[in-house]
Amino acid sequence: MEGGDHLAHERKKAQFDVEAMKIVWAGSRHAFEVSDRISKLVASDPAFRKDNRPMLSRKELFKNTLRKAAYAWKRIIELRLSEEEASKLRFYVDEPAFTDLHWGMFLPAIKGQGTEEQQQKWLPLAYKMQIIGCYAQTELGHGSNSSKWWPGGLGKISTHAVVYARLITDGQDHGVHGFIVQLRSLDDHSPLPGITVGDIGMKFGNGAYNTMDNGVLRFDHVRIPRDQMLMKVSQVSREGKYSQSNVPRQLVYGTMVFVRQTIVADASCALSRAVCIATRYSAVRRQFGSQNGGPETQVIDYKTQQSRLFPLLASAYAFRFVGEWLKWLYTDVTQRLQANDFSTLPEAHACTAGLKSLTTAATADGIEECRKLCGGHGYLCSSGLPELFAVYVPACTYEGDNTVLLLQVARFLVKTLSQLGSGKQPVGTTAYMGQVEHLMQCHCNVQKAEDWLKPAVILEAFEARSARMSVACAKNLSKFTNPEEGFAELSGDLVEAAIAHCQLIIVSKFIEKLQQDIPGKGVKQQLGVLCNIYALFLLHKHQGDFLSTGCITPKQAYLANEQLRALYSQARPNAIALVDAFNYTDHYLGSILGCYDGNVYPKLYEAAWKDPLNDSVVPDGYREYIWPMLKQQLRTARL
Ligand SMILES: CCCCCCCCCCC/C=C/C(=O)SCCNC(=O)CCNC(=O)[C@H](O)C(C)(C)COP(=O)(O)OP(=O)(O)OC[C@H]1O[C@@H](n2cnc3c(N)ncnc32)[C@H](O)[C@@H]1OP(=O)(O)O
Ligand SMILES: Cc1cc2nc3c(=O)[nH]c(=O)nc-3n(C[C@H](O)[C@H](O)[C@H](O)COP(=O)(O)OP(=O)(O)OC[C@H]3O[C@@H](n4cnc5c(N)ncnc54)[C@H](O)[C@@H]3O)c2cc1C
Repeated sequence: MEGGDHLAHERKKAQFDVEAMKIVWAGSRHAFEVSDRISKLVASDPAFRKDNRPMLSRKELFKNTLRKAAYAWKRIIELRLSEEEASKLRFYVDEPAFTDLHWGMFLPAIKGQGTEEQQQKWLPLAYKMQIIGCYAQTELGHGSNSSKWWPGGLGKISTHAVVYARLITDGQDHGVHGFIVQLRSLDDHSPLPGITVGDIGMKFGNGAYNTMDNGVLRFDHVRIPRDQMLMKVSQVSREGKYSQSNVPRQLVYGTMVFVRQTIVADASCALSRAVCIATRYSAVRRQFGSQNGGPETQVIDYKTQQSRLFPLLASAYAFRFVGEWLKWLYTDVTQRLQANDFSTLPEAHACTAGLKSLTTAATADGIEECRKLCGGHGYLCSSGLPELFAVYVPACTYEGDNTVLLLQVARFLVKTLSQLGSGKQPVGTTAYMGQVEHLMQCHCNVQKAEDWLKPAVILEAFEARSARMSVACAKNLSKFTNPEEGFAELSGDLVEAAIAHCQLIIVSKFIEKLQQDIPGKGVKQQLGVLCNIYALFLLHKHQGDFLSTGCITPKQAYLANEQLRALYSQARPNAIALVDAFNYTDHYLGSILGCYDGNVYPKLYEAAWKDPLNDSVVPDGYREYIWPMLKQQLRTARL
């Protein structure tokens, strides 16, 4: 079959209103319209072409990124795009660049930690891109006193940085503080005196994150004007006297709470993109299994393919909704902070850290699984999956290594449990700990597979598992005379308890989403199927936890798996429509395997001939290396 829509028969099977699902996925009709318009604008502009990225040398790649960033900025000005539209445009350009750190961390750091006066001075310059900034926290070795190493945008482009460094006044060390530092001349871009700055070198994958100039920075007797210390949290007077505002010191790390929240939302984008590619290709690809001379089986009909693919599809939706909720939580905590209410900051920190860890780990693994789900073709750059993986996988490390972040969540959980004794009632995502006595001894009453479809049953099983794992850790910790020693010794168990807690959050937010009014024929029902797949897949994967804590019986674990298989069958006819609801353009997907019309094979064949190796029939190097070898073999054969 040439041309046409090769997936039309799949699209006809959908049992729900895809257009309505697109609105749910986008978050609102307005968000959908903005995304739709801007993604098409980018896709239709040849200046944003990206299919040649894996072929470019680092220098060509980087210059190309600078060209795109400058062109994107020109379009933003010409079209008078709003902040929301401009950020969508950068998103759909789909190329990591210094601008990510400028808009995503430099500006938020000044907004969050600068005084009113500092904001008035620096923000207009940054908003007009008259200065370009980055966020310099991480160091080459540990200790806030060697070289900065890793900051994106630092290596070649940033004129300024928010630098985190120890503040010492009168010989007293006040800990890490943020400072705005000018790095390069605004006239000729040369580093200012005392500053050594450069790129740290090639990173994993061709193209991928190599469009970013992650950098190294050293200072030698560099003077930072006093008023360039970010002074919302603490101040140094003209006389050198140090003082602190009446706000928690942790606000110094506020930018990380903001960015981790955006990383969770971004996880759903990266995972849904990989899932869209793997789902469409799984419907196109046929292998064996034909009966009575009929067409061969679409690989999406194999139960093994479904049991690997559909939990990822469900996870993409789950991360979307938890990301939406996390955005709300962040907005809420920000409003409270402005009113000097700091009570929800620890929870916001724990949620952003834990969910960043969980969603990025699952997304990185999920992209790789999608590559395998596409068989050999998934390994071709034209599948879009190798580059997506290489760009995405550092999310498990940046903004805090995922294990380190889970340990932060574990500390928060242990603290929450320890405060129960003093009568402090936990709220928000730890409210369930308030029923710890019930959760320690409750019995799951699932008797048949369909009982696993009841939200209350699922929630109680996840709450009981999480509470029991945290309580076990707390009990074991209490056996140590030195709490820090205990924490280090039990860190493996603590990480598992933190994972259980974060999975509970994601499951419960998906269930809460389903309690909202969701318009559109069959939309809520499909989301219900996905929610149950997500929860029961986790239960199946972590059944060791659920069984060892006595939350469920082996028979109930068996029934959960039986129900899961039934749910896969329900998801199957809707699979293509569920990925169409992401509304991705072929440009954004950047994948022949995932193209909307499913016309995969002619496109793969055509693309192969565009590879530079196929520019000539006989390759460069043949005369030099191959021809003499062949001649040598001939001579040897004659002997
Ligand atoms: C439009 C948006 C587009 C966005 C695009 C963005 C693209 C992203 C590209 C990638 C950029 C990457 C940037 C980076 O990686 S920046 C560097 C980030 N580094 C880290 O995340 C390091 C991880 N380590 C930590 O977070 C540590 O906690 C920290 C170094 C911050 C402090 O360590 P320290 O040992 O001094 O302190 P503790 O960890 O023991 O914590 C002490 C107490 O403070 C609480 N805490 C910690 N962090 C926070 C926070 N962020 N907010 C609130 N509170 C925090 C912690 O819970 C402890 O509390 P208790 O004393 O009550 O236990
Ligand atoms: C692509 C990319 C972009 C980045 N961009 C920026 C940026 O713009 N600005 C910036 O400042 N930084 C940036 N970073 C740096 C990033 O924030 C750090 O790499 C990250 O926080 C992890 O720190 P680390 O590299 O020192 O890892 P380490 O802390 O050295 O981790 C190494 C191993 O030790 C383990 N480990 C470390 N501490 C503990 C502990 N306490 N308990 C148990 N295990 C532990 C970790 O789990 C990990 O397995 C970027 C990094 C990358 C990869």
